[in-house]
Amino acid sequence: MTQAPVNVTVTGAAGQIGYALLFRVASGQLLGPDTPVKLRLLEIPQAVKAAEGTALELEDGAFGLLAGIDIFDDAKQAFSGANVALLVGARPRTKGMERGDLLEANGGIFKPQGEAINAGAAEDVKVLVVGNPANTNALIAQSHAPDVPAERFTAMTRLDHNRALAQLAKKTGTPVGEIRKLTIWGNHSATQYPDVFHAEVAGRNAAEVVNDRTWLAEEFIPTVAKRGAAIIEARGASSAASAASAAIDHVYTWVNGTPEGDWTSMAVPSDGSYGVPEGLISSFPVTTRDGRYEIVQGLDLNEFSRERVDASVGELTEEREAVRSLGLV
Ligand SMILES: NC(=O)c1ccc[n+]([C@@H]2O[C@H](COP(=O)([O-])OP(=O)(O)OC[C@H]3O[C@@H](n4cnc5c(N)ncnc54)[C@H](O)[C@@H]3O)[C@@H](O)[C@H]2O)c1
Ligand SMILES: O=C(O)C[C@H](O)C(=O)O
Repeated sequence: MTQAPVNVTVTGAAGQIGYALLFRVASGQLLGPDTPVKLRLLEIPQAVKAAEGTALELEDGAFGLLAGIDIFDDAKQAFSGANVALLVGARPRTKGMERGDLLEANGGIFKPQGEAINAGAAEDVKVLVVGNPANTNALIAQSHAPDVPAERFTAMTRLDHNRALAQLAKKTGTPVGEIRKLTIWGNHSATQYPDVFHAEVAGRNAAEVVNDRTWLAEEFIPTVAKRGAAIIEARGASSAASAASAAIDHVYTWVNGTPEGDWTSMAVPSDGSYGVPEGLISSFPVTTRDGRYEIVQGLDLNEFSRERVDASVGELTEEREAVRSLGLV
């Protein structure tokens, strides 16, 4: 080990994503092969025993980078000293639940977690919210952490980004590694907009390579945007390993940087770029370097794109109004 361990707090540690995620964090894939990690797991009291079982398995992995595991059912303790906070645990939508009920139930989770991050996380804390509705849950947590710079609160659209990469690779017969500058705009929901107009496939403009607006509008966009629902339909449970993989990608890229000539997608607090109202946690194209990200500036949005970005941002605005009216932000 070459440096002091980094504290990684993971909520919902006993859930499906937690199970796929923790082993990859312990093996060094979240932060890199030279960075030891200490895991701080947060669960609800009823699930602490299951988290303890996962901890036994993590121990059995004999990971050279894993410097310790602590398990909590108290947010203040779990986030104390956190350098990286992965907020995975959330209240799923159940039968008969309206969107407002879901937002309210999640407010009960993300408000105290935001307060706990504010109270005790490390100065350099980086927060990724995975639990749905991820963008608005991130907004709730962020608004209860006034002492933490707002830009440290992000939500995950990397899974959507990866899904879009895979679909475009399949359509164009190109390896994923040859595709650059793809963007997910807006909300991690069915309104999200996967944008290929600035993307490159083996150095050529992706929209020109595809040259098929009908495919874009009627196949590509809905396939990416509704992939989460397709997986729930097929597996009987929401995506877990691919979501964990995307969470690893999100933090790894944030910490270690985007490759030259490429960018990624992250949902981050808007600074007003591209007409997205300030403060909304919306997905943008971003570059990262030295642990910081910047929204890519100056992209021209054609009418096709503008309409779709506006629709998804409109949904985020409505979600913000809903949580405002519930007193959650
Ligand atoms: N952003 C994305 O791309 C994306 C992708 C897939 C899933 N998700 C979302 O991620 C979340 C987790 O998915 P999962 O499949 O792991 O769910 P899961 O139900 O298997 O696990 C969730 C875990 O969170 C725990 N939990 C609930 N409230 C908690 C709290 N207050 N503190 C700590 N832990 C708490 C539960 O006990 C459970 O163990 C869901 O909201 C899901 O919709 C997001
Ligand atoms: O859990 C869900 O509702 C779907 C999930 O966000 C996904 O994109 O796979």
